[in-house]
Amino acid sequence: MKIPFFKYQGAGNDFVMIDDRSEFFPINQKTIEQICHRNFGIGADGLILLQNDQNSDFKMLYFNSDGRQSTMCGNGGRCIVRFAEDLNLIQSQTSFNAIDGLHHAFINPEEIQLQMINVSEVQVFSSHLFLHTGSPHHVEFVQDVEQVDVKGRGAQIRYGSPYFEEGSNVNFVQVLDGQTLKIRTYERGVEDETLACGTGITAAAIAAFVSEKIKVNQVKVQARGGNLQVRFEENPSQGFENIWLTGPAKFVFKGEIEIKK
Ligand SMILES: N[C@@H](CCC[C@H](N)C(=O)O)C(=O)O
Repeated sequence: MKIPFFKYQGAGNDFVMIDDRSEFFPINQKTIEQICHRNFGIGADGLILLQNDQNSDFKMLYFNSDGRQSTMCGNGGRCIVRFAEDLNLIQSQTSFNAIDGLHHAFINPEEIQLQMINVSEVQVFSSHLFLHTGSPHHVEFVQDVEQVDVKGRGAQIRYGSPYFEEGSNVNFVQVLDGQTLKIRTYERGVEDETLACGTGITAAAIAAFVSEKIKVNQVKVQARGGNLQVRFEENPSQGFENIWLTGPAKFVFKGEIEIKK
């Protein structure tokens, strides 16, 4: 079976996009893992299906490169908005449904601004913070992110207590100045460091604010694959709302891949 695909990247977090409005795509863990494989397939951190939705412009179904469907992907969310624009489904703004609910987004040629879900709870521990920004994130502040063995330590934390099999994404974050962070992320489901993780970048900005490492609610975050910005509002009784993730999302190439059904 031949599957037409489009490849997009958001700050180096890369995705295979499939226009699945006709729901032709055979959802199967092995098939998705093979498509995402960097030697035996197209190569990507994840695969995203764009499907029709009754209540919004489209629906996003996200799968990690291990072939399993997972929770929200912030960079994937920004990339699917660019994909929908390229398909002429939307113009300068949109609303779409993902696994964590409705997302709004604004589009310009350089950047996509994506609204993330509200964050009602941030757990603070002596060595790290833990919060859900659509996906689960463990956030540790370090002196120098370049010195961290992200794959080794990330895997240890991701598979260790209290996360175990379900896992968490793991972020190592350095504070550069009063409004800028530098981040490296180990992503569950990719089981490696990725060049950027949108929900992780969002989590890092909020964690830095909660732990008073930064005092502003507009944060610049430098990832290995590019720079993003996060802004949010604190609601003392409800946590954080009006959370927006902004950064680049670009088409890379398109093609057709042959898979065995
Ligand atoms: N790359 C993503 C996060 C994707 C989901 C994550 N790997 C998980 O399974 O929790 C992002 O940009 O947010």
